[in-house]
Amino acid sequence: MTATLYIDGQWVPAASGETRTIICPADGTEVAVVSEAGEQDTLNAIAAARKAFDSRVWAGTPAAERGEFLLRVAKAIEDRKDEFARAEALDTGKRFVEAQIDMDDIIGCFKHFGKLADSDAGRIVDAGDPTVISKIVYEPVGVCGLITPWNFPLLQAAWKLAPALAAGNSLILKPAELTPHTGMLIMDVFEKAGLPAGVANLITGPGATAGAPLSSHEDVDMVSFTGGLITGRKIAASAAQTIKKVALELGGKNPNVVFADADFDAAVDNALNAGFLDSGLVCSAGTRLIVEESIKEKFVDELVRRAEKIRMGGPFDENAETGPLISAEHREKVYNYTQKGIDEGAVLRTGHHFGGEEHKDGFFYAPTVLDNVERGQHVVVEEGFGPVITVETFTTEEEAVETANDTNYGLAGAVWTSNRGTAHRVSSKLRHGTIWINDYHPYLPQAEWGGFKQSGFGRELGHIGFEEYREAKHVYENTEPAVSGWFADN
Ligand SMILES: NC(=O)c1ccc[n+]([C@@H]2O[C@H](COP(=O)([O-])OP(=O)(O)OC[C@H]3O[C@@H](n4cnc5c(N)ncnc54)[C@H](O)[C@@H]3O)[C@@H](O)[C@H]2O)c1
Ligand SMILES: C[N+](C)(C)CC=O
Repeated sequence: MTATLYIDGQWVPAASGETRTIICPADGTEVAVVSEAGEQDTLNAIAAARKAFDSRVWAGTPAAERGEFLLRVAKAIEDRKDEFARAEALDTGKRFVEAQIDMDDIIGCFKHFGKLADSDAGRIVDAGDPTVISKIVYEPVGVCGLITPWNFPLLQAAWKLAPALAAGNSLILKPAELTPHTGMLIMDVFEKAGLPAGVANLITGPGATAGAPLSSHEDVDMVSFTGGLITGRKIAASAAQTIKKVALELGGKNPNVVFADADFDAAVDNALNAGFLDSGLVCSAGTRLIVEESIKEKFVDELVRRAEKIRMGGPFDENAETGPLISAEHREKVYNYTQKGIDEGAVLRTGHHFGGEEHKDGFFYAPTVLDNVERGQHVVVEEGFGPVITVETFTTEEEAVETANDTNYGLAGAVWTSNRGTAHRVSSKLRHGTIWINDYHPYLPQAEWGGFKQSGFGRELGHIGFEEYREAKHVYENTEPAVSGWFADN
């Protein structure tokens, strides 16, 4: 019997008995069969998390012990790193080596929040009266619903799981239905590292049925979501009915701004990384290349020459530099998105095909460059979520900033220039949550991550990523109680 839901410390099948076959997007081979949760399973998981939270079994555990638990989790993932990376690579189709790097980032994330867990218990507030003790204490939010996407399955989950547990919450994790495996492995690690039953629960199943109760149910105190804009809107609207805390990490349409005085080779090379790393399936992918007009022809020629050399292949193909898209449906979406751009006048410089004979069993889509696009055009404005770079130009610094900010999103972006004054002036004007200067894609567990505008609200990582999972409570003690005399006693 398939039993991949982890509820109240037990591995159980879906109440309906339904299952889903997970396939590797690189070659269509069957990876595993998992339980397909529905609404009832999620309600069971919420009840278990509620019971665990209300019992204070974890919330009442000293913060230092919660921190030690997270450090044990980090160590356990380190010990099982290749097993985790293999599971992630098979589910997503990404290269094994990329999945290993993701595991390193995940280990770093658990260590970061492990160290933060008991770092700040609260503060004393000056009430202006020495006989009054007024303090701010931090408490866990309660039951947290954590909903994550398929592109970095465990990394996106870790950014939520680690701070939620550090702060003493109980939780239900719902990974994307296509990539459940590392969610299952992390529950196993939690159990072996001593997490009490019911504190962390796992639901493997689709968003509309298994995910929806996490935003609507009154016993869930917070929902933290990473995924697409349209789903994010639905979750925020649903959560509004019970006024629960909401954190949204949504998509991006991220500008990569290159000035003529930038290091040419580094900027071209990193423009490839920005747009094509992990097949462009990165929320912060630099899909909008905005390059100074005077170097545009040379820059784009070199970008295209390099893009055409990128080798696509499966997780364990040692020659491969990038993998497939997640599914046939997603590839069709990316194809149609790009085709619409071409139909609207974009010039296809390379890509927009499914690779060669050796790629026919997977969902590959070649790195694509669209030249001569215009602001406001669909491929410039909407997130395609695939390896598609569009090219725009500017002639003045002001125009570069205006172009880079001309998007409803505000997740990340980069500035390439050898003039540090230009770099910092421009970065101060960009309305995006992360700005890289002469680099693209570094992420640090110590640094907050999140979006401006329609890329969402709330922050993950850093200190604020911990605060998201805590409530501040003011405790005011009058050490010399006395009659106030406000209301007359006659
Ligand atoms: N900002 C970030 O840090 C970040 C990181 C990774 C991915 N993303 C974004 O994620 C998107 C790609 O991921 P995706 O296609 O998996 O996104 P998606 O929105 O389709 O799905 C994300 C998750 O939400 C669930 N879901 C769907 N409908 C739901 C509902 N009504 N209620 C509850 N849960 C529901 C899905 O099952 C999945 O687990 C892109 O837009 C990408 O930019 C953002
Ligand atoms: C934030 N990051 C890059 C880990 C994943 C975005 O899709």
